[in-house]
Amino acid sequence: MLFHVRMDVSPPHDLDPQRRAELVRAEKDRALELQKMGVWLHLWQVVGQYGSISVFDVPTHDELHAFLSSLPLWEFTRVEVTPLATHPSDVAAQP
Ligand SMILES: O=C(O)CC1=CCC(=O)O1
Repeated sequence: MLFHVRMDVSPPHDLDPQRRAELVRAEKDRALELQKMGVWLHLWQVVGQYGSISVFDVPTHDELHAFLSSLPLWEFTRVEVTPLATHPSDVAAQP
């Protein structure tokens, strides 16, 4: 199943800068791992914001939650998930 995922990250302003750098590095490592696994299909920066828009391909809602909550910045991230279905006018879906 495909999911559109909007993530907005808001680390606390008083977070230790070294801890923040570690979390950002770990977030990148985990994101690369999930992309190499074929779970995280697209990852886009939202211009001018500390946020991203992604497309995940995951079999179940529970697995998507497990992947998202495995991200090191999870506790500082607001997530909005939209399940995607094939649009009948998508040229790729035409017979
Ligand atoms: O930059 C972000 O929005 C958070 C993030 C997602 C993957 C990553 O490496 O950082």
